[in-house]
Amino acid sequence: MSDLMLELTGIVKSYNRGKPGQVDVLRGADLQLKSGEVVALVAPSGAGKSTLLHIAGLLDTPNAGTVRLGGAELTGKSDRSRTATRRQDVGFIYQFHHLLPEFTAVENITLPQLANGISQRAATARAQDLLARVGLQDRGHHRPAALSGGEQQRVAFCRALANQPRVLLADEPTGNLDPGTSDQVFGALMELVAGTGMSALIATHNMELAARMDRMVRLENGVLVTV
Ligand SMILES: Nc1ncnc2c1ncn2[C@@H]1O[C@H](COP(=O)(O)OP(=O)(O)OP(=O)(O)O)[C@@H](O)[C@H]1O
Repeated sequence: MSDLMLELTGIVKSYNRGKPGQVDVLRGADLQLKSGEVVALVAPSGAGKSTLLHIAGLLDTPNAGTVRLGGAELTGKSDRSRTATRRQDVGFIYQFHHLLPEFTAVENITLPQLANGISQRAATARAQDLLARVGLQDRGHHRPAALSGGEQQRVAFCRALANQPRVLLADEPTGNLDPGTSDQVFGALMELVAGTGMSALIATHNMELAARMDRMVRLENGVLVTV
């Protein structure tokens, strides 16, 4: 069996924007992520990194090319099947936490597990365990508004990992934080991912953070090149 967890082959994506016409964002992008590999995605602003992450995470479909997750080809599958795979196998982290404001930290991490059929008791235990791993064991009962930016983002990491996805996709996960907090919060993310066997593709503008990952790829003129 192949040890490739995520495989993007020949991904093409264009947007038709009326005037001034079509924008070819991805022009045959290839990427292979092995199990357990943490890869930095670097790109100038507007190069198409969010587009690439959305396609890799089955939130968007390419005009051409294939997406394989754990060896299974997903490009031609129904929306329903892609949604089921995404819920089970993919975790997302964005620049902004997107936590639900009316729910506590524990509840925010519990909800996606309940949606996947996990019992309340097991989901709560897992939420508390994840929070302890990012140093927030005493903050579980707080709502997002009562947490600092760095704490909110650490809760968002726990939520993304709640269902033990096989692939983690992150779009500037520390982009909203000041440099010191960013460094610390990124360390918490790396500790959460370490040893899980999960593969991660993490977009960042921060070259120091990129250098802490297993390797780096750059999105340039619609294709991915190894740095
Ligand atoms: N739905 C859309 N319709 C038309 N154009 C789009 C659409 N989504 C993205 N684009 C264009 O595609 C290009 C790539 O966008 P994308 O958001 O993927 O870039 P990015 O690298 O993530 O940028 P940033 O770092 O600034 O977030 C941009 O020129 C953007 O304007």
